[in-house]
Amino acid sequence: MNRLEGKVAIVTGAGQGLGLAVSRLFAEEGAKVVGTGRHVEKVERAFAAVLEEHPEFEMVAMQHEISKRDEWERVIEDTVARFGKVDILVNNASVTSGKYLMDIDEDSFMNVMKINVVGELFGIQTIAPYFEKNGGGSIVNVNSIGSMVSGDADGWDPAYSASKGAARSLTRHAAFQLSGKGIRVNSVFPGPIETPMLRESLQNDPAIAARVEANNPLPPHISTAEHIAQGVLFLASDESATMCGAEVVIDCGHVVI
Ligand SMILES: NC(=O)C1=CN([C@@H]2O[C@H](COP(=O)(O)OP(=O)(O)OC[C@H]3O[C@@H](n4cnc5c(N)ncnc54)[C@H](O)[C@@H]3O)[C@@H](O)[C@H]2O)C=CC1
Ligand SMILES: C[C@H](CCC(=O)O)[C@H]1CC[C@H]2[C@@H]3[C@H](O)C[C@@H]4CC(=O)CC[C@]4(C)[C@H]3C[C@H](O)[C@]12C
Repeated sequence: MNRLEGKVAIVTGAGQGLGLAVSRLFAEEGAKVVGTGRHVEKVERAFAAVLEEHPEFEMVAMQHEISKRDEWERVIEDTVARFGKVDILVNNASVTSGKYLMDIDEDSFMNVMKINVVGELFGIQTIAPYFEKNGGGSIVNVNSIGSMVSGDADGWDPAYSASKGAARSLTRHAAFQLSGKGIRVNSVFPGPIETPMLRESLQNDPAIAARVEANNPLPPHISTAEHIAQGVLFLASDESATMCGAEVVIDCGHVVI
């Protein structure tokens, strides 16, 4: 409890999945949370459900297309206007192309790169001056084991794989460049995260369940969003004060095979 007391955090892609789990955990730990998304109503609905259960949490939703620089400027200005400062940025939002290597076209490939890499770059570039003024800050980028290994790990998606590889290098670059300003940049690398669709396919198809067990040897074989959120919390908090460019893999053993 209170591991983020007094901190203000921005979490992108907060309307569902991991972004929502991170926002909820951060609020539980005492942070004021700005959750952003390109469909702001989705974030508002998700946050309203959490706030109904926990009216003491401080969580607000903001409209945000991460691939547009001016939207980053607005979100950060509005966060500072609302809460007085920003201490933490979680770059969580990302997309996939759903296309295979020999089928993908330039537009689909570039769309994934624009959101997953350029969106993250804009976030880092826009927040760094605020963090510097504030005496430091923590950026946590959500990567994927898809940048380390392929196949099921990157969903057989070359654009997703390449974008997460680029984001991995960008994170290390930014970690080094910003370290002198007291700004920490680190990443989590989740393996498969339990979603209703994945859970359903595991229940309905024993062959897929066997494949998941073999690919991810440590039970329960698939992490929940809450498991991954714990890694994000650690990197966001002062508990990881001397970590810089770290790559925290949370994958039930997928990449050690
Ligand atoms: N689901 C999984 O098994 C894994 C997910 N990850 C990573 O975890 C992170 C979260 O994943 P999930 O929760 O599964 O994703 P999700 O697809 O459930 O949620 C992503 C959110 O980001 C938002 N978003 C997408 N593009 C946006 C844009 N241009 N501007 C603003 N918001 C945008 C979406 O609207 C959505 O709410 C991603 O970075 C993903 O690559 C990594 C490994 C495994
Ligand atoms: C696309 C997911 C990972 C990419 C990421 O978001 O970083 C994949 C992670 C787990 C995969 C599923 C899992 O391996 C079980 C099935 C195996 C198959 O036979 C293909 C379908 C799966 C449901 C598979 C689908 C995706 O590759 C993942 C969700």
